[in-house]
Amino acid sequence: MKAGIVVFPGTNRERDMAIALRSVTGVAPRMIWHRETDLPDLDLVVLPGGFSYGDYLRCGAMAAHAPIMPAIRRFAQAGGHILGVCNGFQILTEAQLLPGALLRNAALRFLSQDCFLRVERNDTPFTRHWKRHDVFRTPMAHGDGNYIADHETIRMLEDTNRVAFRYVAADGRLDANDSTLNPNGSMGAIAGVFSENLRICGMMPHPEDLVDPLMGGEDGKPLFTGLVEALVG
Ligand SMILES: NC(=O)CC[C@H](N)C(=O)O
Repeated sequence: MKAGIVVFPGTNRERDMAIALRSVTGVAPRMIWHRETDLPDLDLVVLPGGFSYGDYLRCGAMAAHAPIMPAIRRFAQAGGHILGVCNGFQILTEAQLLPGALLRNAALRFLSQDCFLRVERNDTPFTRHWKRHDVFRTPMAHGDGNYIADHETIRMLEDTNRVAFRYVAADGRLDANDSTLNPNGSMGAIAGVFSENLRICGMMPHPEDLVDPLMGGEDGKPLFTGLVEALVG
């Protein structure tokens, strides 16, 4: 799988993402600097986590207007696969490649902790190596992960099954009003969403940080092995 990782000034998760991709593909992904205006021939574009442009204005707001973004838009329009994690998810919403927005966490604090995610559907390139409603552990580390959208958009996401992951308890219990389970206060406990064609996925937690027993677990690995199978066969 030919993967490319887009790097903005302030991105800090590109190396974790590269290690995760390399561990499942055997090939080092291409690093793509934000000033580029074209993408190489790729199967997957990844927008990793971090603090692009220092989180000025809003997280992801400036990156959404970076020189590389028109090429990413063209890639999306041509049906390309894009994964945005944490700041990458924020950038995809700011660029309106995914619906909704990420507000400051309800507790008004940066949260760095493990959380549990429930897989909402497994018929997508990103989730095919899980079963529907599987629960997996994954680290999160963000200040602005509180997913919000207008009620019509939330209804559309629910009606069309475009919620990718929700924050739940380790045993799968869902309660969006329980701040221990839904720590950033996201509407519907939404942790990740898909584009209409299911080829763009944005999520706040970091599956790339749990892909090796040496990292404390492999809970995040199915996302990457599933993508390789879907995109390369
Ligand atoms: N780990 C990250 O990507 C953090 C994203 C963003 N800077 C935030 O604090 O919400």
